[in-house]
Amino acid sequence: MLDKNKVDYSLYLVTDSTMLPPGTTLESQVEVALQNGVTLVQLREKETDTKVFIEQALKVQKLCHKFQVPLIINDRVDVALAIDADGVHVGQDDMPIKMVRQLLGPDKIIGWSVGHEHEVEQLAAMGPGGVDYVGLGMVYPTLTKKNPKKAPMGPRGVSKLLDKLQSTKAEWCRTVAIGGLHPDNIPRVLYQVASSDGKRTLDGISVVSDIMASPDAGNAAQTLRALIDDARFQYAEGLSPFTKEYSFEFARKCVQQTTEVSPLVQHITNKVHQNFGANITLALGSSPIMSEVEPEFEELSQVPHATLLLNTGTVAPFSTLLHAMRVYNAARRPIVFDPVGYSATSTRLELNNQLLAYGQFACIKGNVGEILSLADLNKGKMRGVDAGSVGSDISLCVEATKIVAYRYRTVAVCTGQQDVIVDGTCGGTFRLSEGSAGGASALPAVIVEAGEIPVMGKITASGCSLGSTIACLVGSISDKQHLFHAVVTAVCLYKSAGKIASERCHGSGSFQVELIDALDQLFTENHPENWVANVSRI
Ligand SMILES: Nc1ncnc2c1ncn2[C@@H]1O[C@H](COP(=O)(O)OP(=O)(O)OP(=O)(O)O)[C@@H](O)[C@H]1O
Ligand SMILES: Cc1ncsc1CCO
Ligand SMILES: [Mg+2]
Repeated sequence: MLDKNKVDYSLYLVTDSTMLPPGTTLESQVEVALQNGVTLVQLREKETDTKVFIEQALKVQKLCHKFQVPLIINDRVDVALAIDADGVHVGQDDMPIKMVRQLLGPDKIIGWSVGHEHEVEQLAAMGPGGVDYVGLGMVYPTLTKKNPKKAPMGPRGVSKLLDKLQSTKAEWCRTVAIGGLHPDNIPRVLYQVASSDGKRTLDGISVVSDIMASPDAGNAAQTLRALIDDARFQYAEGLSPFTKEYSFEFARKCVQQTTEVSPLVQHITNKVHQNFGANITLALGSSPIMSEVEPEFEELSQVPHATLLLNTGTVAPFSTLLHAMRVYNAARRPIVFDPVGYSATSTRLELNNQLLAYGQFACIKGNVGEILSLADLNKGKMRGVDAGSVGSDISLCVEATKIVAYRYRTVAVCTGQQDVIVDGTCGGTFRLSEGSAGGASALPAVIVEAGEIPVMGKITASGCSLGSTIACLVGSISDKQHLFHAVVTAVCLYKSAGKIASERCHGSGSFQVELIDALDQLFTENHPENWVANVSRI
């Protein structure tokens, strides 16, 4: 007898025989998948006549019995009843849950496709007698759904649905993510998806094409199984966790490395910043390349030490930003994200949120207005791209930066008179079903300051150029070095150069020139012990 409370949702296969490769059958694919670690099967055959569907269902059921894996039938309650399947999965346009439950009885599994918060509210209102698990998605675009009614929501969208399950107290309801999940994004999704309180993580992932369309479905399932069991997401191989204090020694090495390897820093940035950013990159011994030509992104990302600065200041086409992000994520090369004017307009908000939902960033950098908005702590929206008068409250800035670092599992930087840097780490472990470890408040944070330098905030694109500086240094580090330390080094270097330049300049015009000179000088001399910026752990 099925005990529906003990179902293992970790690797949930949904069938689709329209995508079978030559030489395979529905049964053969399901069988090898079961042999290689699939824990739950859903028969979803949209285009099949009832008679054939039942024949297939019986065959698949036999296989499932052999492996003691439950079989769920998509949509067709009648078929599920006819063959005594273990449950039914229904979509939003299928039979209402209450009727499905009446027909199936209390012991069968009912799954529901959910993509919106109000749907979570509905299932919560039905109580534990309604829905047993939800398929949350779609996470990423997929070819399986020809005309999807929902937009892809990314890990961030899935996390929001988990938040809703928490706030509506639907604790019985299990969750799997579905839509466009492949080995290259599954560890990241499992790592990033968690409710804000950290108590809820996914129970599993659901795949269709990755197994069904594979010429070697056994191997495909094995790969997925291994990724889930490994329970780790690594932004870069072997990235070790933050352990030591920031040190001059690391800074010196980081600068030296940057000189030696000369990272290629692809800038997709606003027009205001392009020339300034290119000069700063050169001053830091690195190679700038401004490119918004999609076909060359992949080649660029393959260059050793390639790094991407993604700045949404003047809005490049969304498809270009998205493509660049995907390419660098797939190549496991770092991206520094600068969501300029994040909440200044609804267009920017939407665009930046979509990027944040899909991608993984080594560093997210913003001014106070941007970071407060990203953390949902900003009252009202930003007026433009500059920070405005918000945020003299440093403890609020620290709180917001921690939220951003935690939410996006990144190193977050909030600029201002005092720069706040928080290590949300870009790699770590995830735990299916058990919640995520730690929380935002526990993350390591530092403040970098060199006193009030008003002119630094008075030239355009000075924040954007800090982005270039971070990208150069982050591009130089090896997989085993601390990303956080590299970011701290960059922020210290930049602030120190700003201080020197402010003393040498005659106003904001000459400040820009002096800033490049000072960066060049500090970088070439490479004596971090002489940098004027002060770093303090908080
Ligand atoms: N009052 C200040 N005192 C010292 N440093 C400052 C001050 N204001 C800004 N900075 C520094 O100037 C740089 C830019 O910070 P700011 O918060 O102005 O960025 P931003 O608004 O994103 O800039 P932009 O969008 O024009 O590129 C950072 O390195 C920050 O440390
Ligand atoms: C002025 C301005 N407008 C869009 S981006 C930018 C540069 C500073 O962020
Ligand atoms: Mg900015």
